[in-house]
Amino acid sequence: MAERKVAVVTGAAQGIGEGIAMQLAKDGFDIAIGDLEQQRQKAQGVIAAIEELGQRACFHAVDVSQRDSMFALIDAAVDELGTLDVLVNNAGICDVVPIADVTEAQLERIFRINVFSVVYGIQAASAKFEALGKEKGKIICASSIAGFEGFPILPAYSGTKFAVRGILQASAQELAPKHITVNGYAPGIVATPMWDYIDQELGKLNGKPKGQNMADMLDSIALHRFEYPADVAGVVSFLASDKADYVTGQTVIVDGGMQYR
Ligand SMILES: NC(=O)c1ccc[n+]([C@@H]2O[C@H](COP(=O)([O-])OP(=O)(O)OC[C@H]3O[C@@H](n4cnc5c(N)ncnc54)[C@H](O)[C@@H]3O)[C@@H](O)[C@H]2O)c1
Repeated sequence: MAERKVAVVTGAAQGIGEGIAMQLAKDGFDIAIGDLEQQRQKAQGVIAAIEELGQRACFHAVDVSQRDSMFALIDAAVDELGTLDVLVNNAGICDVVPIADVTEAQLERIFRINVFSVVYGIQAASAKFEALGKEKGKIICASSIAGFEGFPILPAYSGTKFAVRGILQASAQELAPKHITVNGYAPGIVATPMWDYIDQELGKLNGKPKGQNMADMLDSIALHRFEYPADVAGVVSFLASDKADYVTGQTVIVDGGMQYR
C-alpha cells in the first residue's frame, strides 16, 4: 500500500481553508481540519465531502493564536492520521478600522491570530517533521495582496500579512537544511465570509450599499472576475506537491491580475 500523506489545514471549516482542504484531499492527502470549537458543525460537512473522495479526515478544535493549542493540533493530527507532510497556516481574521481608530486590543488580537499563529505553526510542524524522521516537510502560510501593498482602512490587517512574508522568508532559510520548505500564498478578492464582512464594514464607513464595495474592486482585476477558494487552492496544491520541492521562501500572488511583482 502506498504511504499515506497527511495535511493539516487551519481555518478549514469554511472559505479558502475549506477549498484548500478539498483540493489537497483530491491530491491524495488525508486532512486534519483545525478550527475554532464553534466551527465544529461546519467542519463536519467538509469532513463528509472529503470522505466521499475516499480520504480520511478529522476535526480538532484549535485557537491558532495560542502556542499550546497549535502544538496540540499537530500532535492530535498525527495521533489520529498517523503522520504529517504539510501544514497550511490558513486561519486568519480581518479588521476594517482606519489607522486613527485602531485600538491596542484590536492590534493584539489580529497579530496574535494572523502572525503569532504562523510562528507557532512553523515551530510545531518543523519539530514534528523532525520527530517523525521525515525526509522533507512543507509549510504554507496565508498572506494576501495586502501583504505586498497596504490596503487603506485595513492597516493592521495589512501589517499582519506583511509580517507573514517576513517570517516565512526567514524560516525558509533556517529550515532548508532539514529539507523543510516554507512558502505562502497571497490571494486577491476572494468571495468568502471574510469579504462579506469587509464589504459590510466598509459600507458603514463610506455609506455604500451592501455588495458595492466589493463590486467596485472588479475593474481592478485583469481577469475581471472575483476569486474562488478553488483558485487559491490550485496554487496551494502545487506548493504542497513534490513539484514544488525546489521552491522556498516565496509568497505566490494569486489575484487574477491585480498586482505584478
Ligand atoms: N477572502 C479574501 O479575499 C482573502 C484575501 C487574502 C487573504 N486571505 C486570507 O486567507 C485566509 C482565509 O480567509 P477566508 O477568506 O477563508 O476567511 P474566513 O473568515 O471565511 O475563514 C477563516 C477561518 O479561520 C477560522 N479562524 C479564525 N480565527 C481562528 C482562530 N483563532 N483559531 C482557529 N481558527 C480560526 C474561522 O473560524 C474560519 O473558519 C486568511 O488568513 C485571510 O487573511 C483572504
